[in-house]
Amino acid sequence: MSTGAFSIDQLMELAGLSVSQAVFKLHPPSKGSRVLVACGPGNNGGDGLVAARHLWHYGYQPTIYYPKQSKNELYQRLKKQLEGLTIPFENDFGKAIGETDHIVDAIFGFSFSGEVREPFPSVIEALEKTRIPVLAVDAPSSWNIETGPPESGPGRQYSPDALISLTAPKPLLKMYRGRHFVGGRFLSQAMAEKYNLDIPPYEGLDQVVELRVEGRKL
Ligand SMILES: NC(=O)C1=CN([C@@H]2O[C@H](COP(=O)(O)OP(=O)(O)OC[C@H]3O[C@@H](n4cnc5c(N)ncnc54)[C@H](OP(=O)(O)O)[C@@H]3O)[C@@H](O)[C@H]2O)[C@@H](O)CC1
Repeated sequence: MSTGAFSIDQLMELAGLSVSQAVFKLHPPSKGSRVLVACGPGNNGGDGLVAARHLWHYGYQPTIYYPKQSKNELYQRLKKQLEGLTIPFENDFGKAIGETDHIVDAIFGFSFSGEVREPFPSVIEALEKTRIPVLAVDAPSSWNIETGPPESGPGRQYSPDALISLTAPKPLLKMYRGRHFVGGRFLSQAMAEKYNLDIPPYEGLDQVVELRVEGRKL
């Protein structure tokens, strides 16, 4: 979907802000402030980098796992901002997951396809097994954006506790059973009409809204 007049860095900033607000609604810092943000090589990972910065300003202690770093200038700038805040980068996912209260899965979004390639299979398996609450950004990583969880391999039993759909929900939502937020407050009425999207009822200054359908949270 075209996102109109926004540049990718503007969209990523809005996406990351929305992700950080969803974390706040799920898990305020008083319930444990350590957040592990797992970032992939594309724009989904970029959303995670932005979210980590906002989380730090909201009073969290983020740690970044970012094993396949983009050389793109936008990501380098995001990384530099995090380093400026002395936010740690951890290369050992197994260690990092043992030292956190909450996880943000910003590994893969709508451009993921095929079977999970290195270095991510063990990361997806760890997300599958962990009891620490996970919020997935735009899609549970390893899920096909249209059809949902893979039939075999890493991710077949992965079901994060919460999902935030950016701009609008993706088809995989039909297969998802957890708490569901939408972060798309930047979407204009004209854009919503063009793509036949419903704008959900955002409250106050919120960038995100939790959606419930037929008595259950979708
Ligand atoms: N446009 C919008 O409206 C907005 C988009 N936004 C965000 O962007 C996200 C989409 O970003 P995206 O297109 O960069 O792709 P993304 O899902 O991050 O993954 C691409 C990377 O994954 C890799 N990869 C793929 N398959 C793999 C595999 N099997 N195993 C291993 N690696 C695999 C692939 O690697 P490569 O094939 O290059 O080796 C590539 O580097 C979207 O979901 C949302 O979060 C928001 O920021 C703002 C609004």
